[in-house]
Amino acid sequence: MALRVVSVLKRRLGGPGQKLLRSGNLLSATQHRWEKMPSSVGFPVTSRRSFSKTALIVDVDHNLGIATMKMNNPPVNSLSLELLTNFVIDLEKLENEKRCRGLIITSASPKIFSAGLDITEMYGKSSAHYAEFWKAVQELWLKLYMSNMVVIAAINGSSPAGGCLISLAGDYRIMADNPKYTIGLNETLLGIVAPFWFKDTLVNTIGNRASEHALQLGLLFSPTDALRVGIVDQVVPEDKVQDTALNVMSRWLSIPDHARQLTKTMMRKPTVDRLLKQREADIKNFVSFISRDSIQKSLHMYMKHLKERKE
Ligand SMILES: CCCCCCCCC/C=C/C(=O)SCCNC(=O)CCNC(=O)[C@H](O)C(C)(C)COP(=O)(O)OP(=O)(O)OC[C@H]1O[C@@H](n2cnc3c(N)ncnc32)[C@H](O)[C@@H]1OP(=O)(O)O
Repeated sequence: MALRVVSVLKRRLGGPGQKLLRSGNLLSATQHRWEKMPSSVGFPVTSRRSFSKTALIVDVDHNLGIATMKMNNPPVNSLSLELLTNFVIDLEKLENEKRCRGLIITSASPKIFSAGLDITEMYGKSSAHYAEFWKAVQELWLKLYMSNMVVIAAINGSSPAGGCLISLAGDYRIMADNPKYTIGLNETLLGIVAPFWFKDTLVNTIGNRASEHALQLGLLFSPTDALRVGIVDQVVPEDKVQDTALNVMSRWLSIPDHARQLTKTMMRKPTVDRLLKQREADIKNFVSFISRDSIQKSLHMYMKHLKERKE
């Protein structure tokens, strides 16, 4: 064990770290803490790393083993093809950071967690574009839903449709207590249909009857109603969302990773396998559905309605 610690430390620490290693002080301190932790926890190293693209700000605190990902795609954090692609790339990076065990997803924009899929990616484009877009949506859901990390959504604003799906794909949801914010799968309001794996994710969270009700009516819940129905797990004052997420995270991270991860897989794999078995068919379905004249018209009208609301 000690040898493993030394070799990993040597790889990770530069000159000063090597000196400390030779002196033996760091090794004994590290060994001490290491031995007190479950094997999967790793050892604490005080370092912070950020990687940010324009639309995502990711901050990794190696000391806590927690990454925070802020969606930063103004004005409403709509999930464009580019954002979805970067989201998947960053998730993969985080999964590969051995010391990163928890992920908090939140928004850099005040009032909006995410407006869901970017509607402009779904009309007036080619079939090839729709297919590429849908594949990216699938990929993000697959990666998030089966993440090895503990994923907590710190929902600091409205979260319709695809925004709600991102939250539902996590392990725990905390929403800001502001009655102006809403969350839900509102696809029917746009004249479109939530695909079966959006539906499955909701059913796994709030049960069949409540999902049927919410999906048919395209319900957007206030935080209080979302808590009542179980779409979110906790509603807290707006300025407490991030602190609460960190507190909840520490509780989840106190569970040995391997046991928690196997349990998560056991619960979620059947749902994920359903999509994996028919991934291509699901893409074809989406492309043919979204390309219909009637659906294109509905989406166009919906965007027009969004713009006119402001005037
Ligand atoms: C068989 C199976 C087959 C499968 C069938 C297909 C399944 C598809 C599943 C779809 C999933 C989805 O997520 S569909 C997306 C659903 N999303 C929504 O309904 C949210 C719509 N947006 C809103 O309600 C609001 O914008 C909200 C997020 C609350 C923020 O309100 P605000 O007043 O703060 O801001 P607004 O003024 O409305 O918006 C600011 C600008 O952002 C734009 N905007 C807002 N939402 C947008 C969006 N999702 N995509 C693009 N652009 C958006 C507005 O048009 C404005 O543009 P300018 O006027 O130019 O500034």
